Amino acid sequence: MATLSDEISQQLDFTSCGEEGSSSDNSSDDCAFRIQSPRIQSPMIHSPSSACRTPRVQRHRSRSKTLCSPLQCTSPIPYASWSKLRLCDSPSTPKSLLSKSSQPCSSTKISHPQRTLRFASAAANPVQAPSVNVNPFTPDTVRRNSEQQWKNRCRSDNDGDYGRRLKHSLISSEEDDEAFLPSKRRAVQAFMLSRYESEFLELECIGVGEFGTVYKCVKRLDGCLYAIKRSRQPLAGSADEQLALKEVYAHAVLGHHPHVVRYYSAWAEDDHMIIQNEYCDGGSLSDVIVTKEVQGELFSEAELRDLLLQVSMGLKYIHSSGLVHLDIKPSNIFICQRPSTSAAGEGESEEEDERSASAGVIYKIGDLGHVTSSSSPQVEEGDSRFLAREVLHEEFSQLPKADIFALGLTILLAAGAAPLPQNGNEWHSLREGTLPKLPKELSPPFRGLLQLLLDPDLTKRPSARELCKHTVLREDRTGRVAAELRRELNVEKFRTAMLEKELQEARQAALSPKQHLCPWLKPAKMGSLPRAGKRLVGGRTVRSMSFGCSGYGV
Ligand SMILES: Nc1ncnc2c1ncn2[C@@H]1O[C@H](COP(=O)(O)OP(=O)(O)OP(=O)(O)O)[C@@H](O)[C@H]1O
Ligand SMILES: [Mg+2]
Repeated sequence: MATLSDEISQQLDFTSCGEEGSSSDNSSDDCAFRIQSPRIQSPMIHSPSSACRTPRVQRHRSRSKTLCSPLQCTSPIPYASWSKLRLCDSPSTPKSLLSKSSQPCSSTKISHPQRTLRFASAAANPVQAPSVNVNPFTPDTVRRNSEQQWKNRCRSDNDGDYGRRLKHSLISSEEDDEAFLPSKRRAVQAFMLSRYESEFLELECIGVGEFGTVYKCVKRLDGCLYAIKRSRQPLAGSADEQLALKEVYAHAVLGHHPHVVRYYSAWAEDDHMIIQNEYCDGGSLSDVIVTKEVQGELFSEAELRDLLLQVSMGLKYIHSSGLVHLDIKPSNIFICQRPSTSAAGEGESEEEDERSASAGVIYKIGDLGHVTSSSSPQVEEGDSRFLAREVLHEEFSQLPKADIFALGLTILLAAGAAPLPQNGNEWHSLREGTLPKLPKELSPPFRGLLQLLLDPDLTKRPSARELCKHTVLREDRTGRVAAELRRELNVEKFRTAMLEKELQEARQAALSPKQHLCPWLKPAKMGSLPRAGKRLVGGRTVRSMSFGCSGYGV
């Protein structure tokens, strides 16, 4: 039986075209990196019919209109062009070299002398994707979900050519059931696939946005889930190019925070931007709002306060980094159902970490496509439903307050407000400080706080930092901490009572042998006699006790 590596070497024709260090001849076709574009073979990626869980067709904004600061209209982005980004593909690994293979042969040149791989016959020997490793540290539930999804997909793909091929390449029939077992961990193989296909196994499409389509994928190497966002339009020269770059730059600058969706990598492929982000298993806040509406449920006020506090923490981090988000809305707030390990140790303070870890749900700000610098802003008009009036009037001196305004509207939507207007009288009335009708009254302090977030006078809107400390939001937490402390106190009281009882029993047991000499002492209960080796106060075992009747001076 041919081994996997035999199969690979049959498919690839390695042609040396220059030793390392020797000069390259880029004009030679023999030196070109030849491959049939894997995208052509992958209907899963390109097919317009690919079923997505949350297709969203409504468009509420124009991506093309750019509002420039009166102060600065030049791009702050050093490589604000797609072609340049391609050259600066990061990280520069053999994988990024592979991703370039997806370009048409004629336009692809190798700029460095290197051994060239030539794909012998793509049609006759279809490209096989490498297997998926199983991460032994992945929680079982995550693993089982992925496993089930993968098996389902294999079944549904079964009729298609791609499905058959991929199924064979990833999980051969006899291995089908064991493919995810840790004992079957597989080595990584460098195939002539796009970086996306060689590094990730696509599980499902989880969202379609204005800018791109998002897929839930498992990374073949580490076996973990990621959300991979792929721009919808070819980017070169398009308005989306700037957005894609902005998102990548913002993520890279922001680093890690428990309340900001974590970024892992980004690269260019087939003239599309691909961004690898943390996968949030609870979907977006927008999805949850819709689900609750359908089920006739509402967020409780405590949950709304928690939501506001958590997003404020994320915003505080973004704002303190000198950036503004400018697209805060429910579909850009993501949910992790479990306390993620990434949350631990990354907060700005122990207090925040402690809070994140104790919460059942973690809210994270994502979709950084509109992020800009607060000091020299380049403002892309965001979703008009969430747009603060001052931004419309190109007043950019306090842009963080525009995020606060959008956050206020986001919380009101979560509280059950009707869908927001895109324009018209209602739009203006919201910007004049009139709160929309809510299905359930909020407490006056919380309602008052939301009113402040929407204040037409932006100086009256609290900053994210102030929100994080606000008593209305912190009192829930204080209440929880007090309840927790009360519970601990009760446990300690109970323990002390038990220990006192044991001590009492031990004393009586020590006295009991001499009881016949001291008839006036109360007889010890039989059941309470300490057994040999029974632990007493201080963790010591029962020893011979020297006090007896004589000890009392008898
Ligand atoms: N990290 C993630 N984890 C889980 N789901 C995600 C993630 N990122 C995106 N999604 C899903 O994909 C959808 C679109 O994602 P995103 O907002 O990043 O794209 P977009 O094209 O910028 O959308 P829009 O223009 O509508 O804001 C989200 O609403 C959500 O359902
Ligand atoms: Mg979005």
